Amino acid sequence: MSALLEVEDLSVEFATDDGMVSAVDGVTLSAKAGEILGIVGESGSGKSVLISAILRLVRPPGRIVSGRLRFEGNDLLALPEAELEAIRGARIALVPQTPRTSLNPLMTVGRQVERLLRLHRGMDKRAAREAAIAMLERVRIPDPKRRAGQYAHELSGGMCQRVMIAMALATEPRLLLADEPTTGLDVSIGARILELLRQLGEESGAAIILVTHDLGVVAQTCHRVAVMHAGQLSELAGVDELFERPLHPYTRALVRSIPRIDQQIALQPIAGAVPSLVNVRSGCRYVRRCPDALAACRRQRPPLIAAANGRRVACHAVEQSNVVR
Ligand SMILES: Nc1ncnc2c1ncn2[C@@H]1O[C@H](COP(=O)(O)OP(=O)(O)OP(=O)(O)O)[C@@H](O)[C@H]1O
Repeated sequence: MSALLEVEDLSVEFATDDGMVSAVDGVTLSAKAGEILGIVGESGSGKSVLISAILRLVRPPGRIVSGRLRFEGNDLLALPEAELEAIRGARIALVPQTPRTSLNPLMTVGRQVERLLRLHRGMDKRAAREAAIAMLERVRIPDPKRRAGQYAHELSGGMCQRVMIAMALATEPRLLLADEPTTGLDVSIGARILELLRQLGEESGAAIILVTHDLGVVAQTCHRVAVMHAGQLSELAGVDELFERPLHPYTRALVRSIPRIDQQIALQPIAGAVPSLVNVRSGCRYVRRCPDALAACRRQRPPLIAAANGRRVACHAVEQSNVVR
């Protein structure tokens, strides 16, 4: 499978009164058609900033300082804004964290889906109306005809998120970015939304990037996973490999911190706090929390080493131990 999106050595900084915040630092990853790539990490690890950067929506005081973004052969960082605008919301769609506030409160949800269908698929009013109802049905909204005539405030959070997914799919995107799409939803409703995303991804063949701080969500939903820590990519692997044999010390700590029904092991919290990202120096940003830290980790940023099955890991200790060979 060739990559639909390639992110290469991407860095984003924010100029603040306290100094330069390095929110994303040299991240390299790719997303392939038909797969769900999870991006996981603690709060503040740069997941949302990375998503904004992929959409080239980082606003001042933030700035993409370096790197490359290729989507369907286009260099997203070089495209004129008008061309990018045509890609955003069409070839690349976003399912946001806060569906209710992302919907227009003054327009019925059906009309909002209809508008996108008319705009992006050139449908006339009547065809768009019918297609909008079909889209609502596709995202498993019961009684879609009636729901289409309702406003966001008349729908539950889970229903609003289904409408947002319908709107994202209305443009037939090749890449769907879902930033913590189950935030604020009841656990079982959240699980149904993730299942829906998975099914729709399979049906449409689009690539999905799913941002979450929850490894349980990753285990249930994703094919591959990128682990981020303090703005840097720690590890990227197939989901089964990552859980069975986490290589990076941070991934190991994350995996140990998730509850397992089948094992009576006490949960182990991850030691230390996410480091400050202001005026950071070179080196690995996990060094102060890492049980395996070497002298080199303080001085030199670990390179992203390639292991079998397209796996990548950025860790001096792993590199020296030769376990990836
Ligand atoms: N506008 C801004 N100005 C300054 N710093 C910012 C700005 N936006 C984000 N940051 C910084 O960038 C870093 C990464 O933030 P980001 O929101 O991407 O984290 P996250 O992993 O998505 O966290 P969460 O899971 O809490 O959403 C944080 O340290 C944050 O303080």
